[in-house]
Amino acid sequence: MNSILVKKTTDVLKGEIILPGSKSESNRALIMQALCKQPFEIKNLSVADDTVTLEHLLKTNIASNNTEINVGPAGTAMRFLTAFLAVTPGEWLLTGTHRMLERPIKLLVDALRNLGADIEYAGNEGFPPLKIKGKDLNLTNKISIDGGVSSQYISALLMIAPTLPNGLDLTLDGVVASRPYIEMTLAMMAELGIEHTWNDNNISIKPQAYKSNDLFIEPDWSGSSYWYSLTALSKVADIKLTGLKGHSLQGDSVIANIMENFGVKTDFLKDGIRLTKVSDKVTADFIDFEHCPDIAQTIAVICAGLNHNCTFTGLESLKIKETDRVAALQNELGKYGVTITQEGLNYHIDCSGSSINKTVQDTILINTYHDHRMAMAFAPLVLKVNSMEVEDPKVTGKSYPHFWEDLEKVGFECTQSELKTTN
Ligand SMILES: O=C(O)C1=C[C@@H](OP(=O)(O)O)[C@@H](O)[C@H](O)C1
Ligand SMILES: C=C(OP(=O)(O)O)C(=O)O
Repeated sequence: MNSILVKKTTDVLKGEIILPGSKSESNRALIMQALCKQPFEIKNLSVADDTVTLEHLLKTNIASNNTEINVGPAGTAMRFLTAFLAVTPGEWLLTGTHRMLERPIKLLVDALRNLGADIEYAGNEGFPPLKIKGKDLNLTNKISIDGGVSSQYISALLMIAPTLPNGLDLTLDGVVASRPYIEMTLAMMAELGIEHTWNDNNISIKPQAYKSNDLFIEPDWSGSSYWYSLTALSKVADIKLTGLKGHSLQGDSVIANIMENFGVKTDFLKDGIRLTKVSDKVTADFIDFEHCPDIAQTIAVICAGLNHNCTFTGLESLKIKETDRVAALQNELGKYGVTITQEGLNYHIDCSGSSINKTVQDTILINTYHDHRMAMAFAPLVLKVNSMEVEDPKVTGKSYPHFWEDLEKVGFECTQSELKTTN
């Protein structure tokens, strides 16, 4: 196993960073491109592994009728392709990494079966791999789905909705988690001419053809969170992130507001944003991540780095992502004496026993659990502990392949080697 030793060389961070395109926007664009009868261009498509995989699967494997479709660790690819293949003639086996086979998919399979899909479980009931026979879905157009588990199931259904013989009349039961991702799906469909209505908990889409229109993918706001963290944990920082805009389809753009409470100012420029460190004072005591789950790890580590006790909520979906992210955070922050304790739906981050900022630290190994966000959320903490060894640096490729090179650009030393430290 490889690791990367990260060392701080300066307390002053200055630089200009070009983030990859959003993998969420990219993976939607690719599915919609495959559903559209006329060609169009996707500009600034993400270089994320999950996007490269999905593009390859759509344009090579599926186009040439290879039956085994392996999405690797890409959750959006697994969920979006389940719906896409259910309406694509052919017999498919849809599978992924070991972890993917532990990530639930029953709610989406049930919804598609209710529409008339032919999907069987090839392994454990409720989980991939899936055997899918693509066909016309014409049993009904009226279904419901629990909105509280993963918005990816809902986005998957919405994207195929205009191609169904009778469209889709979808009721979202209960709370709707990760709502901005559903809005992103509908907004991108609208860019391709698809109309919808969304009243209370009902989304309705009539049968219609996707119209060709070139799509531009915005840089990744989730990836920006690591730069917000570096800014918050530095003594002095002035970082430009090229291409990001205030009005974004990405819900994780809320990071700009959240980080005002951690002393980071965002200036919206013509061609990007500029982050500066303006204060050492932290004013956030309670943060809800229900609609922005992917930035929870980043902000948990920021709290640890700033020795700030805080309560998080809205973390339910973290347990079924690349790893159980709550458990992973508890383990890794625990190495620095920071605890996370659960009380109902709230999670208290307690830094009272923290060793960060208090003692000269030995290099600690951060385990990453096949989760890109564990690696990237912890790396900025090196500003407070001087050096850190991060397991499996390539893991960042899932959304941000050039993350370590970008860190080097602003003055960190990153050295890859065989894993050295043991905790
Ligand atoms: O639709 C998307 O692109 C995503 C939706 C979210 O998942 P959930 O809806 O499962 O929370 C998010 O965590 C994931 O990284 C990307
Ligand atoms: C949860 C994530 O991705 P996915 O669900 O698509 O694997 C993520 O990128 O944080």
